[in-house]
Amino acid sequence: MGRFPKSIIEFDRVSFRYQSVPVLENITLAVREGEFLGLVGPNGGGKSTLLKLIMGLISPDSGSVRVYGTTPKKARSRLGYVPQFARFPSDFPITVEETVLMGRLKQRRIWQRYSAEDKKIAHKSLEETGVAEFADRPIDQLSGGQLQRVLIARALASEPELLLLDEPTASVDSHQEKGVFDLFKELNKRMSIIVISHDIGFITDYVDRVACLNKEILCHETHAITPDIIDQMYGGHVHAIHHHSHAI
Ligand SMILES: Nc1ncnc2c1ncn2[C@@H]1O[C@H](COP(=O)(O)OP(=O)(O)OP(=O)(O)O)[C@@H](O)[C@H]1O
Repeated sequence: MGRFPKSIIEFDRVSFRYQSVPVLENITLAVREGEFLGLVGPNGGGKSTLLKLIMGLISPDSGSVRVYGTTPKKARSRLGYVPQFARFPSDFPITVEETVLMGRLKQRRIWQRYSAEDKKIAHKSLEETGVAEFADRPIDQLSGGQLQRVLIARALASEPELLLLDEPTASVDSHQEKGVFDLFKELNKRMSIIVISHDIGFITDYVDRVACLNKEILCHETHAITPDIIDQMYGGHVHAIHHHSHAI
């Protein structure tokens, strides 16, 4: 525990439903400062919904969510979010640089121009994600992998303390996936990270802990994950796993 002294996210018995459909039930979870957490689970298991609760875009029906010791809305400026690739309209008629500068918007009024400092930070983010050479290119002329890196750069430009990523490698091949997770590992030296992934075998090489969501939540320290656990997570039998780490 010493490595992660304080909790930056605390879910206390959180339940959430869309209309009458229960999506999350009785979720208790603490994410520690500096942690790299992987979120896995079957389609529709509630992973994106959990991220929306962290960002304060939706509120729990019961239970509470605290982020950096306050409400998710008040903490939102400390978070960087990378949406699922498919959900980003890639035919926006804007350049890579303009896309990344959008990450600076929270620091200014809507009518203010971007400052030299904003541009410097945007370029630094593009360099860090390895796509600076495309700065002037319209974003609809990028490959899926390049666009994904631009969206990560946009999140970094807001200088987040916690980075939330919704399936960041869904549209890239396995070689590119490794490159992107190597980047996350580097970023994790200075920020906490929560990443949704379908590839549990792959992410266990990178994350500190895996949380499996299937309405309910089960967490596993990475070193404790066995092939049996993976089977159970993906066989839909997660309710049958008995272990200690429900609330951490
Ligand atoms: N705005 C909405 N209105 C109604 N139901 C919704 C809405 N958004 C999501 N849902 C439903 O809530 C459930 C959980 O969705 P969520 O997107 O959190 O799952 P997920 O684990 O991220 O899934 P995937 O792996 O497929 O992305 C799904 O059954 C989904 O259909």
